[in-house]
Amino acid sequence: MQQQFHLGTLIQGHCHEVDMSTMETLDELKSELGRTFGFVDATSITFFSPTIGTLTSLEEVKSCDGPVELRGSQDSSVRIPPGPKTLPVVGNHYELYPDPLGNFDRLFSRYGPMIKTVNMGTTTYHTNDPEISRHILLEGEFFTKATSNPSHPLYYLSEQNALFTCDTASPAFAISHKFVPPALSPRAIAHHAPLIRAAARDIFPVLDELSTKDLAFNVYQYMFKMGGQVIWRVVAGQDLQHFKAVNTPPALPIRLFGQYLHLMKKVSLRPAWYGRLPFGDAARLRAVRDELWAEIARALRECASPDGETLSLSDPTASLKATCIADYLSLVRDDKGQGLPEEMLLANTVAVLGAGFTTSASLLSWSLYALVKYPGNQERLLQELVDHGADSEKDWTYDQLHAMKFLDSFIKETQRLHSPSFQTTRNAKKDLILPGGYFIPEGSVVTTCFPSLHKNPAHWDKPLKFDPDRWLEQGFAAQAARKGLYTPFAAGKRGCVGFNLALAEVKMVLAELVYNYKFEDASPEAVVYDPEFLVTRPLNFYASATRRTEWPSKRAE
Ligand code: HEM
Repeated sequence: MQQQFHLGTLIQGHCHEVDMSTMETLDELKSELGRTFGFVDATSITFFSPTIGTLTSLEEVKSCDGPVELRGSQDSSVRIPPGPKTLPVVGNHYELYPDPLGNFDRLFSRYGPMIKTVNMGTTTYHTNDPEISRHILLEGEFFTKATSNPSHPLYYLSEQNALFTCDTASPAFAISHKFVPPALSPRAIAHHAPLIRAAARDIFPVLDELSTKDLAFNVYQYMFKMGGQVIWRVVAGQDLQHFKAVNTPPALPIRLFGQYLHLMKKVSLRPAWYGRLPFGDAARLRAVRDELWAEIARALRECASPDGETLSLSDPTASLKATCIADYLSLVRDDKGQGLPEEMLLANTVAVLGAGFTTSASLLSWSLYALVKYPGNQERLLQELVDHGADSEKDWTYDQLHAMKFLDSFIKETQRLHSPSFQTTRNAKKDLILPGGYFIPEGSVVTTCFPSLHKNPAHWDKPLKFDPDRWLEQGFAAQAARKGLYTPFAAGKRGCVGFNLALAEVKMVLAELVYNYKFEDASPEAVVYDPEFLVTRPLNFYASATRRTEWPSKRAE
């Protein structure tokens, strides 16, 4: 007894017959059809007949005369996600730029939680829906990360030897993923906390000078140097001396990283032919890449101790014997005596450095922004620091930093409302159907738009209000992560491996800065962000810092 199923009139060519005599329950039928048609969540399938309407039982489906339509929602047929009309050549470029953050919010509110855009010939599907996002970020049968696909936004960074830039299918992924995360474990980062603290304090003389001269500073420029200072100490064990003077420029490798990420984003936002030009931005991108690699190779030679005693991957305390992360990565061996091959050691060091400082610099900048723009938060944070024993001698440890609940909630809320990570993209491994009945063709690039997800009005109470207290509620953070509603570090197998360092860094820097200085907004105009950078960073946010001479009293416990 055969029954014919199809995806409705909007998606042609997807039609299959199923032998219904073997089906005993509706769930069994849904699983079978889910596999055949590519529904990522087979339980969401509903059955529809044009003559009868919605079919709700196995008997109704079996006894239906004509072909049965499969839907991903009660109300509508499976469809390609909607989106704005395209113009010749530029597509939707002017619907998206120069304010992609605002425009994505606008497009989601107009077209729904899954939309399709075409930018300069590149088609991308985007979502702000937590359930859809959870499926996208889940590496497996339906989605993967493939930077080698020319439509992937990281295509111009694609390097198949390292995390972040490689395809999950690349042989380097498994090897890198075996060695790199242990280098960034909580234990390893706790061990490196003194390096983070030292880097955080390096900025004090510069802030003192600015304060004495009554000068404001461009926050991102200084946090860019701070991010570089921290990452270089922790990963390469060296002091880049970014704060020797008020106007010390960032060191060469940090400048190269900045240029590399800026050029890659610029090239990726233009038509494909632009990236193949033998001159201009595309050529500069390749030249900067080579210079950057050479700089990191030099730093690796200086910091790693190739003749040092090898470290065992299975020893959880091994990272405590390393002077820095690159030292650990060069010395660590698995139980077969294998370590990271040389080219992967270099490429992963580049990846960890690159992924680790522009993101953190941006989060630090937005944290200072939240401190000065949202009244009361700076005072609350200072009080918490004092209550936890802050004084001018205090050497914060990893555990002490994480014990401060308001600091933690404040950073979570900053990442919610001002997420540095913007568009994390995955590739569809086959034709598939997402919850809500959205059809995604094989090979498509699909993006979770974190800033819109984190403010989705269907899921957040007062989404535009900066409210750290929402995170103080017991279980709230875990629930938001489980639902896929809050993923500033992405999630799944390709999620961020450096979040322990990122959070320790931001907490340490804020604890040091807020205890010692009072910050005030000095932006001459409304703050705007950079739409042509890999992460969302403020461009014209200025602040002033004044040395504190008085502190609140410690509150009774
Ligand atoms: C606030 C700071 C940070 C944010 C918001 C952030 C966010 C992210 C996101 C969203 C991803 C997924 C990217 C994708 O799927 O395309 C990612 C991946 C990654 N992050 Fe971070 N990150 C931060 C800090 C760091 C730090 C400090 C490090 C290292 C020291 C780091 C190392 C990495 C690496 C190596 C990957 C690639 C993992 C893989 O390929 O499987 N990140 N990060």
